[in-house]
Amino acid sequence: MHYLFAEHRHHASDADQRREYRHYLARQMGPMIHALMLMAALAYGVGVVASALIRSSPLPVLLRLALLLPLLLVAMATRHVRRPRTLSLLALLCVLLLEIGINLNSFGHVPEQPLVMPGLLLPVASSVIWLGRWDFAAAMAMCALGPLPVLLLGNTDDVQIFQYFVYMAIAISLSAVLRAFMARTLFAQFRLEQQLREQAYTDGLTGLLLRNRFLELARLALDDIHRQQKPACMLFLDADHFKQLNDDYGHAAGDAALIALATAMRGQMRPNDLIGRIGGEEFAILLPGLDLELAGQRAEQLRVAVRAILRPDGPLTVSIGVAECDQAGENIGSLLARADQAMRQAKRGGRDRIVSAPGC
Ligand SMILES: Nc1nc2c(ncn2[C@@H]2O[C@H](COP(=O)(O)OP(=O)(O)OP(=O)(O)O)[C@@H](O)[C@H]2O)c(=O)[nH]1
Repeated sequence: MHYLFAEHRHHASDADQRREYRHYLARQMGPMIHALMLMAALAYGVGVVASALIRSSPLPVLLRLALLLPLLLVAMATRHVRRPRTLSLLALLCVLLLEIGINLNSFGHVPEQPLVMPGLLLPVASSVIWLGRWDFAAAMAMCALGPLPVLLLGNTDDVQIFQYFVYMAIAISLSAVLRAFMARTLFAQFRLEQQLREQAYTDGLTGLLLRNRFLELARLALDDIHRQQKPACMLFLDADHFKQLNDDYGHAAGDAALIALATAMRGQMRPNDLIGRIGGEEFAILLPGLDLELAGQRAEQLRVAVRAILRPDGPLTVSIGVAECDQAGENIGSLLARADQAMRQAKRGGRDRIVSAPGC
């Protein structure tokens, strides 16, 4: 089933929500991660040149600058990536390269000089780019442990190592705070956008999909159905004598009947079925995988279930038209129109009944 189709189920699982959030983060953060990687490459180049000007190193400048190439390649590869895991792995690779650079540039350090560790900047500078906890933890571990080769194997005394760990602990704590606040803000934004989208897509009275959204999702679902060469049917359903209910008992009674009708439709349908409110008291249901005969049976079950809803003046009844999608790739507009015509025939036939549309 198409992802978008599953996305708007009311019972989307927590795992679906988390996956959707990670993709949302990747879309939002992708450009920033790319920009920060370019900045990191630039900063590395400037750092190497600056250190070459102020102190000598046993390693030639060109060798140290060579690391710029993989840094730039990683930054370029990130440009169009929007898959969360790939983005995280590329960002981790960038941190790894920078840590290698820190070791290369601190190599041959003289103990009397204070050890300036640009790696202390890394946890804070990268704090907001980590999409999950695992990549944040891996990045911080890399930042903390990355300079260990030069600290343990180079000319560094115990005081400098102690200083390094104190500063690194401060930097990582700062990074954790920044990341936590950023994550909270982004999650609130994600939920808000989700709510706004849901409001724009669903009918406030019945909670069903609004016409345009129903048609959009039904179109995608039909594409899948055609590809898989499976049958599908459309039900077009219209409440009978609804004007009379409103006129005699008021709009509140009409609204209550529509809510009960929507509840009955939801109760009768499978998770894969798509239900939309097409207009006032008209509804459409797409039944993927069902042929005309099975869809007719489902429509009959629904008709009987709706009859159990009592209006002040008697049972609520519906007229239903059923149309089966032809195998030649019929579009959603034509399928809906044929189901609508069948529904009108059911009205003309006396209402509270089901009529199947002839094949097109
Ligand atoms: N209460 C309420 N009424 C609605 C809503 N939307 C549409 N209606 C009413 O539904 C009624 C539809 O009336 P008609 O199209 O004449 O159809 P009908 O009376 O059901 O007659 P048949 O369809 O021929 O059986 C109108 O009175 C609309 O005002 C709604 O959201 N709430």
